[in-house]
Amino acid sequence: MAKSKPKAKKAPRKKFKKPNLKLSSQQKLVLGSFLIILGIILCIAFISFFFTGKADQSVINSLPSRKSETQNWISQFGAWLSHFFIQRGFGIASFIYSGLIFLSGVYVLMDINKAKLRKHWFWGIFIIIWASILLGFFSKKNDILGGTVGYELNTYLQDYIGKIGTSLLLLFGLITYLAIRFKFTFESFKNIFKSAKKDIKNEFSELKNDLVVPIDNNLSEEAEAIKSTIEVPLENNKTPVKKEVKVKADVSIATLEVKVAQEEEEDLSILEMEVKEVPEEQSETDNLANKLVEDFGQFDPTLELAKFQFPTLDLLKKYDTEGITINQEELEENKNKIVETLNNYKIGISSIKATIGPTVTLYEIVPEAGVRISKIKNLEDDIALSLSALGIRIIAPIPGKGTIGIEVPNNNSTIVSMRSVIASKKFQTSDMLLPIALGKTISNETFVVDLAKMPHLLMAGATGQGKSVGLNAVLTSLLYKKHPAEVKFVLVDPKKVELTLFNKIERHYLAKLPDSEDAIITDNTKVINTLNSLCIEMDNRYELLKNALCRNLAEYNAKFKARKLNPNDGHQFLPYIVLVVDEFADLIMTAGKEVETPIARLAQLARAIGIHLIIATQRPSVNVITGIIKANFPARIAFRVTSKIDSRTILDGSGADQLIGRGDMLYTQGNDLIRVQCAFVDTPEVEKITDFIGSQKAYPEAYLLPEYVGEESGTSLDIDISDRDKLFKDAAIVIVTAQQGSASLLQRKLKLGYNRAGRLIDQLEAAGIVGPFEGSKARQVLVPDLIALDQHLENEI
Ligand SMILES: Nc1ncnc2c1ncn2[C@@H]1O[C@H](COP(=O)(O)OP(=O)(O)OP(=O)(O)O)[C@@H](O)[C@H]1O
Repeated sequence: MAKSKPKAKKAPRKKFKKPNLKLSSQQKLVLGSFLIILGIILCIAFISFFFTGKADQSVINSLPSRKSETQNWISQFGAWLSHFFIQRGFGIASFIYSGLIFLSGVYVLMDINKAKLRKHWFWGIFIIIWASILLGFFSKKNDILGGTVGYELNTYLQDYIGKIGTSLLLLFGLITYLAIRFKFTFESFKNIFKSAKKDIKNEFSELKNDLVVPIDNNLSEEAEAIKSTIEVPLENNKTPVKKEVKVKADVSIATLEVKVAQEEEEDLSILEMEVKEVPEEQSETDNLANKLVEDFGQFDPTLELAKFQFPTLDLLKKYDTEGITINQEELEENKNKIVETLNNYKIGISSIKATIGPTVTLYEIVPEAGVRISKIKNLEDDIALSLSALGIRIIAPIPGKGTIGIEVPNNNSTIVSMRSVIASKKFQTSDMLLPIALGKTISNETFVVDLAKMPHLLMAGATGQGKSVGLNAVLTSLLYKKHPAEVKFVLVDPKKVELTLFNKIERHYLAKLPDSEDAIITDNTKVINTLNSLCIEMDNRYELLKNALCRNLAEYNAKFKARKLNPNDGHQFLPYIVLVVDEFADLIMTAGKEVETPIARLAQLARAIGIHLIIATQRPSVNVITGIIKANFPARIAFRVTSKIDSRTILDGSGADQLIGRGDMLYTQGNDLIRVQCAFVDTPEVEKITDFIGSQKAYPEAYLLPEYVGEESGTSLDIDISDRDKLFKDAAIVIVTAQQGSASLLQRKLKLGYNRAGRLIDQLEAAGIVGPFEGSKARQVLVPDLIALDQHLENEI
């Protein structure tokens, strides 16, 4: 069975639920509106303080009493609060407090992400202090501009670092604020200046155009006639002013035509038509589902591990060698060498541009007109020789651009840390189904792909070039993005060492066969059972999808969440399953066809039902990566390989042999090859992540795959009672109750694969419970009811 979580066990656990400190919806409404009102009151009191503050001064200094009269619009409370915040506190900047309190109210009311609110508070207080110090500069003691705090802090700073020092410190504060809060960089400042310059330019040119308009309007009335008259002097006297006049005349003719067309259209639109919206008719199940959703909310698959926390970013390491440094000398040198080499072969270059990536720099050149591209491509080795560098790759031409690319490895390559790619906005905000942050491209952009779209991934590369790191990067990405309820891994690791760390998250993320002890499969014979079991899971899932009238897993799960599928019919939330096979070559060598057939079946059919394969191999030879496998793995990653032939086997072209290793890779998902520097995640980092997840509450056991009974352990047809399948009696009960002798019924009810269900039917036939095979019709059931069945089975013994 796919998932066997006894319900009886769950019930008592609910009783001992810890008290929940979360606010209920009503409490949120009360607290949220309180804060919003408090924010508004503060704001009103503060505004009023500017007009009434002086008058209220005497009241503030005396003890509060009902008799004292204040001018503040919020009376004593307002006078006291504004005195405390503005005069005694931070001056005008205190308005930010009222804003922050108001915002907090909105956040609580609408239940928005609290982490963001904390950020708002942190930066809000920062800017309050900063502004009050700044305004303290211009204020006197007890002034409301910077408040007492602003004034005192300012004089304190001035005593130690003087006026200039304080101003510079304030400037530094502002830069820090802009840089961290709004992600400002030096480039953004430059861009602001540039765009301002552009705007001014545009304004000028618009002004110029405006100047010509009157002439244009005059012309438009008899444009045709005037055009001919203007054209004559133009030919005689080609002054720029006259030229402009001619162009304008043309334009006005064009606008004239458009206007006529518009008028015609208007005529048609006089007759207005009322469009009546017809409400969509809802079927009965929809209504029921809507009611269920109304009563219980959408089904939440993560509920069982509701407190599960995703691993935090600080479990991943920062590296010193991160971040790109531009080595101007190196760039210049390489550029000169490229130009020189090409010149030696009489190839002129009209322009050259460099893009610096983490490990390689891409020089994009535009050759002079008339140069044949194949000529440059043939010079690959010569350019490599002149640059005396390994791993030069020439892309001629770069698809989608009219340029030729020459990739040259950097002298000092930088590490792309897993932390940087996981933290990237692209990954964090991605709405992909199974997002994977693979690394960074040559233009230093984070490269994120969707495993669900691939839909399977083939990874190859010689030993020590970064395959295992690549696999870990894939798994880590999914751990950072997917809840244990949403994805399960089946890990096959013949090397026995690479994936063992993931043992710790067995009960969270791994799937295994019911009778196996370890979730990570290291024994090749067990792989065959697992693969066949996955095929059964696939068949079962297809059956479920068929019954639910869904085309793919995402649709099915959405329907299940909307409570449109009845769990009593066998429906359940289906997690994605990712099968990872390290060292596929080894597997094919020892098990051959037995492995290849189920892998090929899965690769061909499993995409729609959410089973995705990732296969890694050291030896990308044709007898390992066969035609069938290749055809079904359009997405491929090639790390460095030793020969052109290997490169061709993986990528259908050369390139992988020219990589520089250490995570330098080529990715393809069809036609384009993308060079990516794989993100680096070290074993201790993976260990930390698995420890972090492993220490949290888990499911009672790993996700169970369907049981697979190998051919050899199946029962023979001349049935010996003791040889019968374990589920024989259950199957008999199902068949007799339904009075329908069909294997697919057994498959559905007992969640079996086709083969086992077929064998059970044969055994039932041998036991005289169902009749013989009758072609497309279901077999006849020979036992009328369950009592008769009991008697029948007793008589056998
Ligand atoms: N993305 C990367 N960035 C930097 N260094 C890397 C990267 N990937 C791999 N390396 C370096 O290469 C070494 C070998 O990597 P890895 O263990 O992944 O190779 P492999 O292809 O799995 O080898 P094998 O097949 O023998 O297991 C790592 O220990 C690391 O030093």
